[in-house]
Amino acid sequence: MDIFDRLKVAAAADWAAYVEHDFLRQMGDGSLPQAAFRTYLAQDYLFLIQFARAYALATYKSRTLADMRAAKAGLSAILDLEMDLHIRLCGRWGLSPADLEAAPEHQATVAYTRYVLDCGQSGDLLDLHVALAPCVIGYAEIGARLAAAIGPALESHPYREWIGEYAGEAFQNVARDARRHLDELAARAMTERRFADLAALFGKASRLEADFWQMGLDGAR
Ligand SMILES: Cc1ncc(C[n+]2csc(CCO)c2C)c(N)n1
Repeated sequence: MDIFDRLKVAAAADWAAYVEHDFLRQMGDGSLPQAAFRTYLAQDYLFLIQFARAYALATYKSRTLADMRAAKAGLSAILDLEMDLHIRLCGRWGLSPADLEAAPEHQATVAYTRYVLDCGQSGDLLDLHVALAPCVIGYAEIGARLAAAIGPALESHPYREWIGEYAGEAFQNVARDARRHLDELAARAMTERRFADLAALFGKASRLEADFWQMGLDGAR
């Protein structure tokens, strides 16, 4: 078992709350209200800006070139890949760049992003990468699972672009590299005595991901 699987097992209830959330079930069967998805999209724009800062912080917290390059890959994945796709997706869902800029940050967005940033500021690089792991590795897992469950019907699915993005090769590769790097970092920096604290941190970040989905659902009520 790599460190990511160990963290998932140790924080199983939090992980399930995240990856088995109703938002995803409704997205999968196409019943997710459009207003829920739009609420999610607008907040995700603000989320991505803060996560870019978190990857920049990971560069600062790095002591080796390999760690700096891993952090840079995360930052580049947001700035050069995910953000462009996101803004285009928002446009197709009727959200202009001006709408995105004008949206006030929701509590769930503040809670999650500032929690991760604080893990990085008050802890070390391993704390920060463990806090980032549910996001980067989780979305690749969620995307792949939804795409596999929907199969060829994905072509005409209302949420095909979002699912296709995260199930696609580019994101699967980013997540695979992030997972490998996390494992190497843990092999270097983790003592077994630290594992329980890291699992608690991973569980908290997973819960905050679940709250982020819930914010989307609540936006449609
Ligand atoms: C709430 C929320 N959680 C995770 C992601 C996915 N994500 C954010 S940064 C990153 C790494 C590099 O792009 C990935 C995969 C998201 N968009 N929104």
